[in-house]
Amino acid sequence: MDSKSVVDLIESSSEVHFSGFHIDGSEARSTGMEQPTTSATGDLLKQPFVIGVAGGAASGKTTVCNMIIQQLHDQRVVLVNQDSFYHNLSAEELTRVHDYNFDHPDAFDTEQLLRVMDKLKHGIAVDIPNYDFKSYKSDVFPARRVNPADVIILEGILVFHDPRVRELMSMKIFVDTDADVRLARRIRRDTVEKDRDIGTVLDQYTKFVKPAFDDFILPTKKYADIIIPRGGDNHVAIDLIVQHIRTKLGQHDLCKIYPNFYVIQSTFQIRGMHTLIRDSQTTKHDFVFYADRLIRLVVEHGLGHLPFTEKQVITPTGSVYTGVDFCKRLCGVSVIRSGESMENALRACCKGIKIGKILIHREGDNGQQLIYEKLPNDISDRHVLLLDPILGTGNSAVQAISLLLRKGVPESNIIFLNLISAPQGVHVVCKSFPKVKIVTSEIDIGLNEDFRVIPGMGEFGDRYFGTDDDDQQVVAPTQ
Ligand SMILES: Nc1ncnc2c1ncn2[C@@H]1O[C@H](COP(=O)(O)OP(=O)(O)O)[C@@H](O)[C@H]1O
Ligand SMILES: Nc1ccn([C@@H]2O[C@H](COP(=O)(O)O)[C@@H](O)[C@H]2O)c(=O)n1
Ligand SMILES: [Mg+2]
Repeated sequence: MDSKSVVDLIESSSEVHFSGFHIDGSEARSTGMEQPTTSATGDLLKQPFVIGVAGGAASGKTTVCNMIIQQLHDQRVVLVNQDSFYHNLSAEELTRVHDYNFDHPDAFDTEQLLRVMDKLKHGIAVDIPNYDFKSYKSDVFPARRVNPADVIILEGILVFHDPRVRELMSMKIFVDTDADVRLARRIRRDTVEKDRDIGTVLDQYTKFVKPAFDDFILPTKKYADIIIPRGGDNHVAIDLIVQHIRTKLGQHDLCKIYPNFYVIQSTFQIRGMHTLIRDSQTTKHDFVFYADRLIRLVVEHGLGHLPFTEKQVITPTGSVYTGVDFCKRLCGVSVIRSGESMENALRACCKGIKIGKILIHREGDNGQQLIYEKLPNDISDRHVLLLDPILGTGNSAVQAISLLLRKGVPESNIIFLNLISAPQGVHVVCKSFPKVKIVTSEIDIGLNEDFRVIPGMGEFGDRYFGTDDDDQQVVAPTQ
């Protein structure tokens, strides 16, 4: 195959069939063995990104995988090694181990590998054998528990050989290292780590390793989306791959459908804060603390969508710094009552910002009624940050945005900020007002029969302002 540049190859791999995740804060996948996902919807929506990494023995596959995992530190990533699926040798084979071809596709239990990958893809934790290169056995060490993750990296000399295994992969990487470098590394590794003598290593190389590379491994290079020359030394290629994976992970299908819908980049900090505010056992104090942190992030992200003008300043060193000037004609509008929880974060970011209010009365699901509004007179000249922590059915948001439009605010001047969005609400708002921008921190699974967001976080206003029943109860000490 002609060697393509990494950038070309990344472009050509853009058809990856990734349906996106980070769509909700729920732990939709199990952490226990054989426990399927908690909901079929979650299972459909969350497909892990599977990366295959092939290449000759000692080409640097494991090194490249570790570098990718390290750089993707804010994602849940697991590594599955094809080595773990080596067949156990019979007693007869063990006596003549030097005649055994460990580089032939038949040396691997590919059926077991497929079963394991299928479980991981469906959110089921698995125990993977820990292969021992010294004893040639996979039952010497305890198995390794591998939990489902956002990214699964499957690494091994022949992971592109079987079409069924290739089919699982969203991205295929071939680590391409010169044969002499591979041989030199192999000699060092096998003598130091596997206690083998150099003569045995060279015999195995000539008899099995080199022919199998030519016959089985090299022919699979054509399936690769990306070829990395020089393995772990190729930092540029690894950076580009990590960037590509990040883009794919952050892209929920809804973001692809609606270009004005933005989900802030998920990190473990953000997931941790969501875990706390969604936990029904979290105290009011902690709920407010972590909700405030998340709100601040969403507000900062939302402000990033405002227009700006270029501005030059002179620094104390007398140099010119070319920067930007903030957009000044802003207004916050909170949907009473829970939207008021977002006002402090907005005030902290935008000194002296005017804040208007809208009160919408909800009767059942569809009977939405606007019953109060207090907005600045010149609101039509301002960019509006509409505040409501939960986007559920979208009915309140539609009422609020319609009012702003009636007041003369251009649709493209409205940015709707919330903490969690249900897909139903996103569809309703984005279809009705395609120029309104929505910024959220997580997308939830959907709505239940009572039109409440699931998994959600309960009544946000009650939890934030401490008016939920549990916190109201004062228990008198018993005598
Ligand atoms: N870029 C590199 N420079 C020097 N040594 C390397 C490099 N990449 C890998 N190695 C070493 O070569 C050996 C094989 O690398 P590894 O990543 O385990 O390859 P593979 O998984 O393809 O067999 C290891 O001992 C590793 O430390
Ligand atoms: N008992 C074994 C099993 C495998 N090998 C060699 O390992 C190589 C594959 O591992 P990489 O980490 O290099 O991908 C392969 O070339 C096998 O010959 C072995 O020596 N002993
Ligand atoms: Mg390896």
